Amino acid sequence: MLLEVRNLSVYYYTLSGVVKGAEGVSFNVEEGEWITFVGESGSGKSTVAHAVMNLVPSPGKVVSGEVIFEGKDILKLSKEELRQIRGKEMTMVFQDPMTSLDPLRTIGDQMIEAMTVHGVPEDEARERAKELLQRVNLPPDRLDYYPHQLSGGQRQRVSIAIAMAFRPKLLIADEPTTALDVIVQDSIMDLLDEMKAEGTSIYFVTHDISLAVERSDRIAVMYAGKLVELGTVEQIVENPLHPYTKALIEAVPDLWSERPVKAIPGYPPDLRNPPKGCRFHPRCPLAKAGICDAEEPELREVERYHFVACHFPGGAKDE
Ligand SMILES: Nc1ncnc2c1ncn2[C@@H]1O[C@H](COP(=O)(O)OP(=O)(O)OP(=O)(O)O)[C@@H](O)[C@H]1O
Repeated sequence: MLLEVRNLSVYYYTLSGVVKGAEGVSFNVEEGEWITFVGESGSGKSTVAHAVMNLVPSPGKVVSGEVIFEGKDILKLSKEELRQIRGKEMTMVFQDPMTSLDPLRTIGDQMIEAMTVHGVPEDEARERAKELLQRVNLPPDRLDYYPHQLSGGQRQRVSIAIAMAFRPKLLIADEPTTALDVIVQDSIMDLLDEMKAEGTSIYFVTHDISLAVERSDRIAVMYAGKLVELGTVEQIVENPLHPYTKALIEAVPDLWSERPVKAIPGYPPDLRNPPKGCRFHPRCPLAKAGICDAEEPELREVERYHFVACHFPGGAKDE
């Protein structure tokens, strides 16, 4: 096992109250797998991804839990130890590469620095930067460009090229294709697939479950700061057990069938004051008074590799 996240909770201490961005989240990432986190905006996907890198932004704080990466708790490492791991063993690409690229420095300078900080001599880093650009289908002369001279898709290729520099064990990609058109989106996904083929585990974050289905091995579904279902793609798509997962799947338009698209009624809760019991109960068609609004369901394994946090998994209400 490459990564083990145990009982992770992250709160944001804002002026208007404590936002429980993630609570009691546990999962593993295996070597060489592609795991995708899905859920509506605000469900805590980015919060967990940032915590795995020990990069939760202020006013956020990890209030409990462990993030064991190759046997070490990332949350307990010193800055220096983290520096050794980040960018080399585990790395992250973001929705907007402008947030990670420096607008005032050339692509080449930034790519080379990403390698020299880990001890690669400058000449070698320059050669490798050219090769890496070619790998992501960009001409080597782009080394002399500034980020604003590239399109959004090209910038994302550059951040993936930087991520590829050391064949990391884990790549966290937080909505890396959301701002891009479908064709460019696909080419970025292909690059992540190539990294996977070379042994990198892909930790992908998206609000679009249809993107998750094609390439992932497993899907993790988040709702209101909680992990509510986790399983293989087949289990999640063929046999979703959480009513929220079902709703997410039914909300995807299907070009080839007459099936109506069903929007999920209601809104995600305010995470300063999440609902008691199951957080989904106010929106759940199966919610049972006295149970779902009272007791919080634990995430439990209902069949091999398939975990769900629901009192009535699969809709067993009428029994
Ligand atoms: N810097 C912050 N300050 C205060 N609250 C935050 C901050 N970042 C996230 N949150 C809150 O934490 C909760 C989880 O947000 P998070 O961004 O992790 O969700 P998400 O599923 O990644 O959504 P999105 O796809 O919109 O990024 C939300 O209620 C959000 O408002």
